[in-house]
Amino acid sequence: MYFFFSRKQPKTFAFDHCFFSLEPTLPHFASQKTVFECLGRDILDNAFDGYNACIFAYGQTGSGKSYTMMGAPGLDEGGIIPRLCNALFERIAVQQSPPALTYKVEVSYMEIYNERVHDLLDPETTRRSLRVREHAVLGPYVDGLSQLAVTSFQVRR
Ligand SMILES: Nc1ncnc2c1ncn2[C@@H]1O[C@H](COP(=O)(O)OP(=O)(O)OP(=O)(O)O)[C@@H](O)[C@H]1O
Repeated sequence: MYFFFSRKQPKTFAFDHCFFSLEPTLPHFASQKTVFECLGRDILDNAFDGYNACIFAYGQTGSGKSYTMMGAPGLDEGGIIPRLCNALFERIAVQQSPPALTYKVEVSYMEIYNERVHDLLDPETTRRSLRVREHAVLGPYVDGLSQLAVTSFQVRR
């Protein structure tokens, strides 16, 4: 993809995927499922292969970061996070039957807003912010962030 800026050299950008999701009736419309199949599946495969995985959503306000990651209520409107959690536990169930491996899944959920860190899984601490510290071996971490063991994915409102 090329962009031309006045009196400057053309800039070239490379994309692995470019999604269009403005008009569902058009043939190249990318649904939440399509986006998950293109981005989420690989993340899961890499995680099961033992790699750390990260999805970084970046864009201007209102551009659809939350919609892409969490989605909206309604059939097939779920975003990458609920689909990834579902796929994770489905895959664990398959691999544990018969039980040859055991898996331990833990979850943390935090928000960084205006340079303040909040634990979204601990309602008591959502009003105060947590400190980011540096561990000599493990590197940066959020002091006091909840890390909860989970055995299934269920959306709770
Ligand atoms: N692909 C999409 N299909 C349908 N609705 C969408 C889509 N992307 C975004 N929206 C809607 O557009 C609005 C803004 O999207 P969203 O809140 O995800 O943006 P954001 O990038 O997270 O914004 P902010 O940075 O302000 O938090 C929401 O109402 C969302 O439901």
